[in-house]
Amino acid sequence: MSTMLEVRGLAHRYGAGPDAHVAVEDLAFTVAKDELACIVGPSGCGKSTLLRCIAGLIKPSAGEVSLHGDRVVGVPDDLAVVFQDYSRSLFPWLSVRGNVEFPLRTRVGSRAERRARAQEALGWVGLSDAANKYPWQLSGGMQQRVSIARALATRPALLLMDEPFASVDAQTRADLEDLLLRVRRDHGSTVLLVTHDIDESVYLGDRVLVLSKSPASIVADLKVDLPADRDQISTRGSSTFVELRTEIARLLHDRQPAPAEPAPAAASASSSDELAAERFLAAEREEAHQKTAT
Ligand SMILES: Nc1ncnc2c1ncn2[C@@H]1O[C@H](COP(=O)(O)OP(=O)(O)OP(=O)(O)O)[C@@H](O)[C@H]1O
Repeated sequence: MSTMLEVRGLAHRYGAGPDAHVAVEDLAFTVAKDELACIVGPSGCGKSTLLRCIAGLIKPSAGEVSLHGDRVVGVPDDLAVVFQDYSRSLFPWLSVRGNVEFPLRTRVGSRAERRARAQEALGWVGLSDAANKYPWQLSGGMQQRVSIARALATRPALLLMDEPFASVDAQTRADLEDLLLRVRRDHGSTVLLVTHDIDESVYLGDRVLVLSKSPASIVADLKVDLPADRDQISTRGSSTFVELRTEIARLLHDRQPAPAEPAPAAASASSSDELAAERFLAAEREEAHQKTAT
């Protein structure tokens, strides 16, 4: 498989001098064409900074990013980003169709072609009938589907997704995850998705890159050995899924500050590890839940 994205020696520091903050440190990885790679890491570790560097939105302090072999120096034309906050990324004064056509203005000369591409992408996300509505007439999940259609309509070489499903309720989140898997299976796309949610990273990914706490570096690059066809019940219940999410939780937990309380004396080494991993998962879910609630 050919390499779509290559990140080499990437580092980014905000500010200078003694107040400088190193957000990302010496990151290197590749994403192959048609691969879906997930990045998971603790809150504030530098995930969004990494995505902004890849998207050409900020210039890294060191290292470089290449997309299909071309060095990224500004925002590439064939790269699309889906952000968590759909309500701020859609234009409320444009219809759903208008929003999806918007980025095509500079890419596709023919108006008829723009319309056809927008209608096609809306079909992929199940919103063909909502083309004439306005974003504020749609639910949060539907608005995020519009954002995804808008990104896909540009036929990006790379789709970056920054916590794309973190602002919707659990059922909508599961539906959007399945939508992403289906769109990708049917139409092929290369995706790099950042999430806080360990389970989501395993459910969606072909690979999971685990980041350390700030400054972000890669502590593991794990292949997800699950069938391409996944479903919310049986995939999440499979032993491969459970083992991998536990391993990731343990990797993340091992890089947290030492707990204030010692583990119960009666617990064996491995069961206290698992308890710690479970507690970490529960804390992550609680944090994600609070983010959704606010
Ligand atoms: N513009 C900025 N100026 C200074 N520091 C920044 C800036 N943006 C981010 N940071 C700092 O860099 C670190 C990494 O931030 P970043 O948003 O990349 O992390 P994150 O992993 O995406 O966070 P979260 O999981 O909470 O979304 C944080 O400590 C943050 O405070």
